[in-house]
Amino acid sequence: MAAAMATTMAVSVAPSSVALRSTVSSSSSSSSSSGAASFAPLRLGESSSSGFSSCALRSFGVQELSRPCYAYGLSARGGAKRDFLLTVRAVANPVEVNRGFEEMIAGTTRKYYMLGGKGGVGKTSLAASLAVKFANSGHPTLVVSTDPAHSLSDSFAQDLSGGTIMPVDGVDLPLYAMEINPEQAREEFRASVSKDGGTGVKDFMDSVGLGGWVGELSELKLGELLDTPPPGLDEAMAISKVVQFMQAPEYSKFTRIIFDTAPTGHTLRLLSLPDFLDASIGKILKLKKKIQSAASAIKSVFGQGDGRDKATDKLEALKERMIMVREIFRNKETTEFVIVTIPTVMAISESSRLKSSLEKEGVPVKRLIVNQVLPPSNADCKFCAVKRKDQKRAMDMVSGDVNLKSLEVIQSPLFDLEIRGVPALKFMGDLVWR
Ligand SMILES: Nc1ncnc2c1ncn2[C@@H]1O[C@H](COP(=O)(O)OP(=O)(O)OP(=O)(O)O)[C@@H](O)[C@H]1O
Repeated sequence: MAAAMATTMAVSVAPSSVALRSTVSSSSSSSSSSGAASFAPLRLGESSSSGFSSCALRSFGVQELSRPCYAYGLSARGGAKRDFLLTVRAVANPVEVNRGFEEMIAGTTRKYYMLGGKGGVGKTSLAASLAVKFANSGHPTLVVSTDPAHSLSDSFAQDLSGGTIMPVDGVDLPLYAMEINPEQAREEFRASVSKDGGTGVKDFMDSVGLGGWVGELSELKLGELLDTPPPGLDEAMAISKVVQFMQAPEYSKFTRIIFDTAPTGHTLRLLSLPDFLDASIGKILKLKKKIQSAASAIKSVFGQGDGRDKATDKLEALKERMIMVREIFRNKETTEFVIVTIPTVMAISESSRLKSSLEKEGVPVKRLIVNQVLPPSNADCKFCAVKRKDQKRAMDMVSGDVNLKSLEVIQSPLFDLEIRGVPALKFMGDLVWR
């Protein structure tokens, strides 16, 4: 579309619900993500360029009820003008006050946050909102998606699909994002191994009359591993690629790194993958060493060159990286896995299983985000009343669940519009991460 739509929001807070009402207005040649956002308080009733209301924040217990209600107007650099309308019908009861964000921002040592959970529960929105919040707190932040079905671009309302680290447009924040294509990561590795290693070993083994062995024992096994990878290998490689990037001095500035991971099943398999790979690669390496020692015996007779091949080195390097990823996952000082769920019995049950698996793997978990919670109300429609009861039943499960009850439970409200773009993510982040 030539003319980009500027999405604006109006906040309406009714006794029965807390709702963000969106209006879409004004067009300009700039995309909604092209301008830099700056927030300025506006008195209620004033017309502003765009924004979110601190009244809504207040309704979630962020601000004291005695303070006046402000709307925050957004002015965008780059020519985008956004009109917005703010209406406050009433103020709902505070939901709850969450704690723990101070601890998350403390210190400048690099920390990793992995957000995981069932498909569609809001992992990406919450990962992106956490990234905005960290960046707003002064942390140079990178948010990475390793989910093959990326939605980080949609969440930030900008194209982040380049496979490299990209600055998030429209904000004066130290905020970067990256979508990694896990399949591509595997393909790159596969190509490099077969190019450098496969032929190298084969040529050498051919020259000493053992070419058949190589095909049978070495390349075949490696090919099998890479052609039919165990579930989670792609994502593990993508994560290990990021971890590898992060070792380079130019990336040392990032003090907070957030992973938006693939839905639960994948993430769980990913966690046990380093062990699996360790064993598989170990076997392959053993096999290759056997061949090589047979070859060097022949070499000593025929005086051929060194049998060490680059594929073996690459496998060793992959194994090292996987071990490093596993260590990062398990490091209580630097890493936290945040479980995201929604208030349904099915999602809570799955979160409980996820927590149990993470515990078995030694991955630190402190927080459970329950997303899409209906805010409290005195006057519900029948549907809302039934839904709220249903959600309460699921929430009660959390406090009684042996795996989940020790976690800090953070509720994130259900909004009546999609959370897209930095201002919206900031709004969500200010409600959730505090
Ligand atoms: N609290 C919320 N209120 C309203 N809509 C929400 C909320 N959280 C997330 N959404 C919406 O739900 C949809 C799915 O969210 P999101 O992409 O963040 O989930 P996900 O868990 O990352 O999904 P996937 O597993 O497919 O990667 C999006 O349209 C998002 O805007």
